[in-house]
Amino acid sequence: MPRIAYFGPEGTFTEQATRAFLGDPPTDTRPVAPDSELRPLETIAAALDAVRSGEADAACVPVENSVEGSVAATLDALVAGDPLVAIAETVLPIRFTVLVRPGAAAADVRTVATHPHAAAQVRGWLAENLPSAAVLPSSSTAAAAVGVLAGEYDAAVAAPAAAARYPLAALATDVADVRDAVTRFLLVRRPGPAPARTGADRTSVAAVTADRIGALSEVLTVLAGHGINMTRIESRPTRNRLGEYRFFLDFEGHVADHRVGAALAALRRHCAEVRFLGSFPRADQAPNTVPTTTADEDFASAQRWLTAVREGREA
Ligand SMILES: O=C(O)C(=O)Cc1ccccc1
Repeated sequence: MPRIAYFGPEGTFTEQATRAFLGDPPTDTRPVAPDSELRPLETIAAALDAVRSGEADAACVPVENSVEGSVAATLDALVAGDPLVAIAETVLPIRFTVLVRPGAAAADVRTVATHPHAAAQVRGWLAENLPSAAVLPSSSTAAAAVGVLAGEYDAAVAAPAAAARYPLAALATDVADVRDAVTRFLLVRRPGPAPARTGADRTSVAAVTADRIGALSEVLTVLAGHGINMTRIESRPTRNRLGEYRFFLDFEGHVADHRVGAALAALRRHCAEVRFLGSFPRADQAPNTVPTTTADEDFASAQRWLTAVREGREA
């Protein structure tokens, strides 16, 4: 039975995302068998390390949200140990439930705990509805709910899954300052063949640029020159020294696409370090843009011509 680690404890948004990966039969977008064993772990790093050590076959972690941006803990942990690759993504609409102990009212709430990414999405609601409550950070939204049960906090801003999992009462549901907020989650495993290309794929890499003038523009030029549409760029410090950064790049296409393979090979030449973080179907299934001159057949016919030139059969 496949073992799937996720950023827990039980009742996180990440658990909801993990369940979105369950498919019977498994597919590229729902690659996890429904009888898989789901294992909650307290931190993102622990979930990823469980895959590295072989304790789990895959892990689900949040990677970015539309309000607060990247989940730095995920980016850092993805490159902090042995290689891992994403094989699927899912995008979850985010609405919060404010949980209290049964019988408690808004007037009883002096402390509210939640994950920092959640806090950033409900600041307005808290200011209006619980103006005198102190907002405290917790390791996850579900850890905040567990803390309310234990009497550590008076309220938790949590996922609907936490309301179902823990014997707490909902003070408010459907809470969100930004109506259509979404979070994107990845399913990662140890390196292996990428899922089949669908024509609506995303590729993710982490690159440390060379230390020279224009190094980042070389990276962008490589992508543009291969007709590749970038969907995200995010920098994180390498932690080696001040001023050295690792760029997390997402772009359209699959490692099996000729233009993507050629761009990856060029990035490898241009950058001090490149780590492949996976090619997988886009959650929105939006077909990749393939500019004329960069389709597989364009590369193949150019290669046939070059081979003929080298062999003296054409000029
Ligand atoms: O804490 C959780 O429940 C998570 O899964 C992380 C998170 C927090 C806020 C929005 C989306 C995901």
